[in-house]
Order: sequence, then C-alpha cells, then structure tokens
Amino acid sequence: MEIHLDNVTKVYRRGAKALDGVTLDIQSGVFGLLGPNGAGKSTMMKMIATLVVPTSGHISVDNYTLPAQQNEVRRMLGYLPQEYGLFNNLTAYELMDYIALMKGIGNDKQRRDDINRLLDWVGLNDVIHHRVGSFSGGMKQRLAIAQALLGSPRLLILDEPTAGLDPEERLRFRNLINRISVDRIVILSTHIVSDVAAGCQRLVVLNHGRIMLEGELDALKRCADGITWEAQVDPGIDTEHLPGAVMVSSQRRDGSLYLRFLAKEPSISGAVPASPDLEDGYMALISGMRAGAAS
Ligand SMILES: Nc1ncnc2c1ncn2[C@@H]1O[C@H](COP(=O)(O)OP(=O)(O)OP(=O)(O)O)[C@@H](O)[C@H]1O
Repeated sequence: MEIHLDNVTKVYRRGAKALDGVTLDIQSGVFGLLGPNGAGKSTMMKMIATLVVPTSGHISVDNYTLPAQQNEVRRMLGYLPQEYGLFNNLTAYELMDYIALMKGIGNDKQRRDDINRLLDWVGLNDVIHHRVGSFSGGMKQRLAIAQALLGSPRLLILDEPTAGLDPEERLRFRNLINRISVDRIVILSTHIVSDVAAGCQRLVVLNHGRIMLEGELDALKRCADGITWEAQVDPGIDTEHLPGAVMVSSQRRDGSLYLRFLAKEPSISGAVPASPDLEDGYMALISGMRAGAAS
C-alpha cells in the first residue's frame, strides 16, 4: 500500500496557506506527522481522508487518484478526526453498531464479533452497555479509536489520537497501534514528540505548511547533533534571555538549576555537550537552529 502526494498546496478561502508544495510518499507501517499547532497536519490528513480537496497538486492512494476516485479510497479508510462528536445518548455498543452499519458491515454475527473484539481491545469491555455520555474523556477517545478500526481499514488516519489520554492510556494506545500496523498504513498526527517515539517507523515534521524533515526517528535526533548542551547553573539566572540559545528544559534539583539547551556555542560556562534526543531534534528544527536533512 502506498500514498503519494505531489506538490500539494492548500489555500483556504480566507487566504491561509495551510500546505505549501508538499511532496511525500507514505508506505505501510506507522507514519508520524509531527508539528506545532497550525502547521497543516489536520489539513494533510483531511486531504488523504478525502474531506478536503487540494488547491493544487496531486494525491493518490494505491492506484486511486483523489478526488476523482474518493469512493474507492473511503472504502479502505478508518478515520479519527481531531474533534469527534460522539452520540452521548447511545451506549458504546449501539454507537459501534451504528457506525459498522454505515461502513457496510451487514452480517449480524460479524458485526457483533467485530464490535466485541474492538471494545475489548481498547479496554472498554466492562462498559459496553453504558451510555457514552457517562464516559471520561479518555474513554471517549478510546471508543473513537475503536470506531475508526471497524471494518479493518487498510488505511487508518488518526488526528491527534492521544489527546485527552492519561499516561497509562497513552501507553495502552501505543501498544494497540503497534499491534494493528502490520500490512496497513497508519498515519498519526501529534504535537507531542514522545507520541512518535514509540512505534513510528517514519515521520514528517511539518511547520507553516512545509516539510521541515522527512525520515526515520534518528534523522530527527541528528538535527540537534553538536548543539545540545547541559549545564548546572545558579537558580537566579535568567533562563529566558540566554543569547543564541533555545531552552529545551530546566529542572530544579537540590538547590541548583539544571538546564538543557541548544546553542551553536555553549553560552554558559561549565556547559557540557549532551547526546541529543527526539525532543532536542524537534526543538532544533522548529526553532530554525538547524535545518533538517532527508534520509
Ligand atoms: N477550514 C478552514 N478555513 C480557514 N483556515 C483554515 C481552515 N482549517 C485550517 N485553517 C488554517 O490552516 C492552517 C493549518 O491548520 P491545520 O488545522 O491544518 O493545522 P494543524 O497542524 O492540524 O494544527 P492543530 O494541531 O492546531 O489543528 C492554520 O493557519 C489554520 O488556521
């Protein structure tokens, strides 16, 4: 399975350029779409989900061209939109049943088996017959993920799927995604770096509608090679205004302040080089301190 975007641009009616000449190939596996708010992630996902038409450029999913063959693409699609309005008066089972019918899963036994299996998978087996309105935010999100999986879609698009999940649920979600990613494309968008750390084979970093980096996770780390530093400093130091530095984190421990920052030269005495992680690489890219390299 393969998705191809060729020089895709989207300009919304009031002039916002959400995507700006994006060219990209996506193959089977988990593909992460990372970027700050407004980067264009949702727009790209909606385009692949056949809900937004590009202003210019071309998109194909397998041999189908969008928007001309959108019905063929919809048949292989599971989609979790960023804002998912669930029907609060239905039970989890009723909601899943309704969506399964909409997706054309007509066989009663298959529908029942699929629903029970998926609700079990996302850990909602105890509340199958409870009303959705009584669910916590995390439970609603898990139900929204389960509905996207109905019909075993070969293409799964998850827009900010971990929003509203607590750390334990995040972990459960990552395991779930790893288990279902075989032989299909899973595209997930997030602005949280650790969401892509577990499980994404490839990722794209988007900013202002453009691809800043495309590659494997290591390519993101490498963006902060040679510019990541750690220092133990006086707690009174003004960390907001360190010349030429981008602050990644600061932690107070035992009366001292421990800084992790990016800089071409260590602007603080006693700073030692640190081995970059994904967060450092992401900050380096987004702050413009280091241009990304395709791998
Ligand atoms: N329907 C719309 N009409 C006009 N402008 C839009 C529309 N949808 C998105 N935009 C604009 O396009 C740009 C990209 O938005 P998009 O939602 O694709 O980004 P995003 O990376 O998903 O961000 P977020 O995580 O905040 O949703 C933003 O400037 C946004 O304001």
